[in-house]
Amino acid sequence: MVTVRIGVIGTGAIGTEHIRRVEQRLSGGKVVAVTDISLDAARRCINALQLDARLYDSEDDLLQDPSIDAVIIASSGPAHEGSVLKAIDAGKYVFVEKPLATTVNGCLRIVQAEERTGKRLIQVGFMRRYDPRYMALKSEIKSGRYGAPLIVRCVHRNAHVDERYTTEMAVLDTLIHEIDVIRWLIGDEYVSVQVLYPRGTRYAHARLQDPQIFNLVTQSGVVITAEVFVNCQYGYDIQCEVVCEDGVISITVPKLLDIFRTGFRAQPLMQDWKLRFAEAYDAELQDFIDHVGRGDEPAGPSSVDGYIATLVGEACVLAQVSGEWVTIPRPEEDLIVKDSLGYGRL
Ligand SMILES: NC(=O)c1ccc[n+]([C@@H]2O[C@H](COP(=O)([O-])OP(=O)(O)OC[C@H]3O[C@@H](n4cnc5c(N)ncnc54)[C@H](O)[C@@H]3O)[C@@H](O)[C@H]2O)c1
Ligand SMILES: O[C@H]1[C@H](O)[C@@H](O)[C@H](O)[C@@H](O)[C@H]1O
Repeated sequence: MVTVRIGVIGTGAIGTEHIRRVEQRLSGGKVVAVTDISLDAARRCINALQLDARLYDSEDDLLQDPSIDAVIIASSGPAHEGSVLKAIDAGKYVFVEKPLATTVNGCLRIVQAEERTGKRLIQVGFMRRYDPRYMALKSEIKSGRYGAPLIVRCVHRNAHVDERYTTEMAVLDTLIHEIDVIRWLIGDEYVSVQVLYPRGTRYAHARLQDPQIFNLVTQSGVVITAEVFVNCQYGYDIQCEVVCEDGVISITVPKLLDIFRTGFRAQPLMQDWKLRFAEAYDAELQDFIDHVGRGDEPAGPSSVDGYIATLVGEACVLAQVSGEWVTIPRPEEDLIVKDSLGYGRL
């Protein structure tokens, strides 16, 4: 096992978190270089973490560094496609945050470029697949004890978002986690989607309709209702309830503490994704580093998983605009076969 030398493109919120975990918590990896379109952001990150890493002026320079084995791409979604394609060209392994790319065609260009190299290079940051609670939920469903899943109810709430966050981002930035994790949980593909807009919260910015309800139907007829509410004010709240023929299995808000005080019983809530999914982020990156360090291909969520999530996401955006039920195109057959899920297996 060799130490995996990692370059990081994008040193904002999660880029910095990922660097911290590689440097301070995980084993087998070392961040040797960073870059960001804002060099100030990159310098801030180097200083904050006291990194012993080179600062490159551009991703092109970073990707030409022959000492780098793998890159973590944690820039904003629309920048992912260009960086992933260049990284593939440079022969680097790639861990890319979600979404793989913000268009279906962009995802297909990535899938095809990876395919031309003859091996898997890419892992997409769908970290919920590594979350102990989602893993336990999947293994319960798989056990068969509860019969077939019939309905899935999801809640995805953020405390607040800034003015850059638009109605459309509720899909590719936020709902995309549910899109990926539910097809992974129940081993089914989506066929149609409808979006409902409840009364909007007064906390939403001008370009954002908030909250939103997404109703998705799968091939076998499972109905998924997902609430996305990104200005809920009170904290980070991720829930998932799977209603099956012989029982109900659910993930609710994890308990941090029970506080008893002057007539109250209270439980503090996590405020964002950093804490709620800390174990999952650690596990997904460790898995990536372990595979690359052994000379194996990454085994986590693949570029095809990323393509399917964006394919479904684009249909969700159409449904946002049209207000109608929208048919979700079936992913290309030969790609489904290569999907890391092992399509049809549960
Ligand atoms: N898996 C998760 O739970 C999770 C959590 C947070 C963010 N994310 C994803 O990670 C990505 C980054 O999100 P964030 O919250 O850290 O955003 P952020 O705005 O805090 O950071 C993004 C950084 O990327 C830089 N950047 C933008 N375009 C770039 C380019 N072309 N080249 C290099 N750097 C560029 C910005 O200057 C900024 O420093 C997004 O895709 C987001 O969806 C995933
Ligand atoms: O990028 C973040 C991240 O993916 C979080 O997990 C999600 O809850 C937020 O809505 C999104 O903006």
